[in-house]
Amino acid sequence: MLYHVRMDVRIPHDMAAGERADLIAREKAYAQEVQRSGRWPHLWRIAGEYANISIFDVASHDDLHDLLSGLPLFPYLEIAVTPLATHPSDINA
Ligand SMILES: O=C(O)CC1=CCC(=O)O1
Repeated sequence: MLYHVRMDVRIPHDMAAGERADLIAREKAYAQEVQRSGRWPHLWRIAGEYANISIFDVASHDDLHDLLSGLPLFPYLEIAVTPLATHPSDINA
């Protein structure tokens, strides 16, 4: 199942620099591990925003929730999920 996910990052401005750096490093490691598994085939920065657009390819809503809630940044993310279905005019479908 494919999902379009927008994540807006809202790290508190008063977080200590070291804590912030550690959080971002752990986020990167987790994100790259999931990408290598094939479940996160697209990760794009939204130009000009501290936000991303991602495509996830996972087995179920529950799998997506588990993946997203495991993100180290999860407490600081505003997340919008759009489940994707096949379009009848898609020549690749
Ligand atoms: O910076 C972001 O967009 C948040 C994020 C998601 C995966 C990652 O490595 O950073």
